[in-house]
Amino acid sequence: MIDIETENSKYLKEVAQEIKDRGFNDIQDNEQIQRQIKIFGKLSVDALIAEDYNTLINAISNMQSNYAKAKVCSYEDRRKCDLALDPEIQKRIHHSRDPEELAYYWKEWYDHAGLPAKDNFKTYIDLTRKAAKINGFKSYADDWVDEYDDTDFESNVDKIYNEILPFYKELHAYVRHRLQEKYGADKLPENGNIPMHLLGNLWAQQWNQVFDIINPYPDTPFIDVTDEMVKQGYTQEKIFRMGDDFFQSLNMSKLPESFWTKSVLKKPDDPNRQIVCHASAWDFFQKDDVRIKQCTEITQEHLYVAHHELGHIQYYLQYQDQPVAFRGAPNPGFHEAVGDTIALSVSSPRHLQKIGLIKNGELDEKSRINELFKQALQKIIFLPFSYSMDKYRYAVFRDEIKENNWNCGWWKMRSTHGGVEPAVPRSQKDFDPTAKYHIDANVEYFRYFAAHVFQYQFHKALCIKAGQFDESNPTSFLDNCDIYGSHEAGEAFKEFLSVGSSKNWREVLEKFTGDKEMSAKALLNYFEPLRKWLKEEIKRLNLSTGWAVTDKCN
Ligand SMILES: C=C(C[SeH])C(=O)N1CCC[C@H]1C(=O)O
Ligand SMILES: [Zn+2]
Repeated sequence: MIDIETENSKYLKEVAQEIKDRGFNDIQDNEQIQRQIKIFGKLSVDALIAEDYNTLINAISNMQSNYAKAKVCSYEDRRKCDLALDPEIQKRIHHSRDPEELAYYWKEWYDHAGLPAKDNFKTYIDLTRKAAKINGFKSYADDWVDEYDDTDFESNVDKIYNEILPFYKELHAYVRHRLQEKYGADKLPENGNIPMHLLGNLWAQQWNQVFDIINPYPDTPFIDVTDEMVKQGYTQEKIFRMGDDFFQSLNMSKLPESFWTKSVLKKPDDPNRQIVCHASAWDFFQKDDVRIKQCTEITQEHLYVAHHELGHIQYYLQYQDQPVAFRGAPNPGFHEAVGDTIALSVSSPRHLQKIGLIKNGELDEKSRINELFKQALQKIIFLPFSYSMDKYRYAVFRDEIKENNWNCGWWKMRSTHGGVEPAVPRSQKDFDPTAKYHIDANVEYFRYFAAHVFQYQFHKALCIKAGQFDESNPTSFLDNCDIYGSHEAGEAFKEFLSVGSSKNWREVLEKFTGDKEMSAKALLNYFEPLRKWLKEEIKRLNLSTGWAVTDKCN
């Protein structure tokens, strides 16, 4: 894989050099040619000399390999030391309600997946810094910002973060209160950070796995279709066939036959074949050669992850007839939002009833609050997490967080922006950022922040097209809209996706949604009923919101 990457990098350098030598950058009279030249002319880390490029790719590969191979010992039986992240550790973190066991697995994972990658991370920082300078960027952070084609990108992200922060703080206060009731105030002091091992996710990026112990109306049934999926004999293939069927119902592209033979849709049984289980979608830049790698489990969560990945695949198929330079998204957030947008319909009670996973697809006042709360534990909670991920990396790339503060700087960022803290005390001798896949794999993360905002703009536009939402009607709700079968919605989505990166992202966004910018308005409107309920609850329970910066790292 590294040889291919090195060869590809050499080719890209030659193309960029030829563009320069032939003066193509001076072509001003053709906007489409100019766009393609800009795209091909941008090298990023490919600008490094072959030796440095190889060293960098090896460092990233070593970090990913450490992540993929990290194993821990069982909490119950310390002689059994073959527990992998997927599925063993994830299952315990999702389902255990024993704080000691949760803290054990949290520490084991961070110790095994984090610190061993530190030296490679240092190499990665040094060489991406070197590449940025060759390309004329002040830092590698500015190379990443450049991908958004938005001179105000960082301030726009800050603005949206601050716009949703009051809602997040209310959610955080309520969750902290409910966890205090469950685990005791000694585990969750008033006005304190939430210890992240109690939130059902190793990185506390989404808290929906603990919905069962913190939901607003415990006596009102809530939707978790995992058991029903298992009962109905769901397989990995069935999950992806359903996603394929959803896109075809919109009159969008059917998955090519090669997808089914070339994809890896479940974890290989062979213990010697240790793959990176983190879900990914692949475009081979041929005709119809698109694939997914996912260690799919038969769970509700993986049903939605599968739709997320199929969103990438659909985008690849929609723009595959564009010139190579335009076979991409004009804004990285778009690519991450396609599948999530479809998953908003798939996860609606109306759709889950349609596919026979639940009996009652209608929402009453309490079940609406329960469902919105569960979704907010995924989508609102995710925003400060994703914001912290790249605010941290920007600061490291810009040498604003110095190497001797890389670890506690990470925990200060996570606490400041999200009010979460490590399960156990950490120090500068630990190294925790590389316990998160995207930091090992050099995957920029503001794309997911943007996607969590764009998907509500997309969902609203598609639901209007499908005749399922009327903004002027106060009794029309977006949270039970299901666009399945709407060719009108499909046509609008196809028109938006098929242009690829041939046009400016604002231009295609406005044509699709009427919005000229990434805007949290659609997201906040979607959750308005929950926001109202939460404010009343906080007043009734007399809860204080907010937190001090954690002291759990020195
Ligand atoms: C599902 C993917 C593959 Se593009 C992913 O990495 N996601 C989707 C949500 C955020 C991010 C994560 O898991 O951290
Ligand atoms: Zn994705």
